[in-house]
This record gives sequence, C-alpha cells and structure tokens, in this order.
Amino acid sequence: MTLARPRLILGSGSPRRRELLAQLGVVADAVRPPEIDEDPRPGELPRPYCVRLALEKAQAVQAETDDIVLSADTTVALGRRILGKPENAGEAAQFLTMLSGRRHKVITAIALRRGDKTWQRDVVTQVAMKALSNEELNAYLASGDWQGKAGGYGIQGLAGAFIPWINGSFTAVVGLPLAETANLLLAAGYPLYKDIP
Ligand SMILES: Cc1cn([C@H]2C[C@H](O)[C@@H](COP(=O)(O)OP(=O)(O)OP(=O)(O)O)O2)c(=O)[nH]c1=O
Repeated sequence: MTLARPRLILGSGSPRRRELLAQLGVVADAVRPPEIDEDPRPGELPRPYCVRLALEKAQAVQAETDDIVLSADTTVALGRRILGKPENAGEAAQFLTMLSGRRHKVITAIALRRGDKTWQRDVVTQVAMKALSNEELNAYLASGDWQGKAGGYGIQGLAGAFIPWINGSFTAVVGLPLAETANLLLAAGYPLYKDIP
C-alpha cells in the first residue's frame, strides 16, 4: 500500500546525509543542494553560526508549500574558533595540527521547513583526537579524505583511527543526528516507520 505522504526534499549536497537518511529507510523525493554564503559573521560563535546556517540552508531551497525540506550544518569548534571545510591540503594540515592531541566539539544543526513552519535542533558532541605523528598526518593528507569535511577530517573514514573517544552522537559528527532527525520528521508530519514493509 502506498501512503499519501508529503514530499521530502533533502536540502543538502552531502552524500553522508543522504546515506544517514537511508539508514532510517527514508529516500528523499528530491535532492537540492543549497547555495548560501557560509562565511561566519564577525565575532560569531560556533553554535549560533551552525544553527543559522542550517536555517538559511532550509530557507534557500525551493519547495512547494506542503513539501518538507531537511537541511543541516556541521561545524567543528575549537573553543570559540570555527573550523569549516578546508580549501586545500595546506589548510587541512593546519586544522589537523590544531586539533591534534586535544578535545574539540562538533556541532550539527538540523532544520526542517514545511511551508512557513520550521523545526530546528542542534547536537553538540565532544571529540578527542590523539596527538598525530607526522606519518599519520601526512598519510591522512595524502588520502584526500579531508576534502569537503568540516575541520578537515571524517570520523567515518581513516580518521576514525585518530579518535579514541567521543561524548555525544556519532551520526551527528558524520553530518546528521538520526535520533533528532527522526523526531523532527515526525513533528513535521512525515510518516516515518509507516511505510517500512
Ligand atoms: C567532522 C565531520 C564532518 N563531516 C562532513 C559532514 C558534512 O558533509 C561536512 C560539513 O559541511 P556542511 O557545510 O555541514 O555540509 P556540506 O557542505 O557537505 O553539504 P550541504 O551544505 O549541501 O548540506 O563535513 C564528516 O563527514 N565527518 C566528520 O567526522
């Protein structure tokens, strides 16, 4: 039986977010990567920055009134400092050197929009990174896995070897906190769990 359900627009170009959503048995009806200015405002702190970006992404995506738009933003915070996606290997090396041997926070904010209603949540996870040797750092840079990832690493790949401890949500670090996403999808009227055979 096919259920009448709202269309779901994934307002994200992140392949990780698509895969995480699939873990819930959800396949978006359309994928529309948002185009927004990701520069932090002067003095903006990581958490409000991350929340603002998720909301702006959900607003930037074109959708019909009854569609549900799901967007997110993942930001790495080292104290008050925001580490975005490195532009090149040099910047990735800088970020990883800053993160090496310390704890930082990964914030993922999600935003859902349906018509003029929005739902928003953010999840903060503490992450410890071991002190990286030159060999580890160089191997990681050469792998290219830092590309397109906040803070210049992906916990779900080779960099998992550098992360002995987290306190929070693994799926949030990868880009989409599934418990919170499921709750917001239900709140917005998406019949999660109903069309799983
Ligand atoms: C810290 C960390 C980040 N990331 C990724 C998740 C996000 O894709 C990316 C952060 O960039 P984002 O700006 O959150 O997302 P995006 O540019 O990839 O996609 P879009 O804006 O279209 O939604 O970093 C990992 O995959 N693993 C990690 O461990």
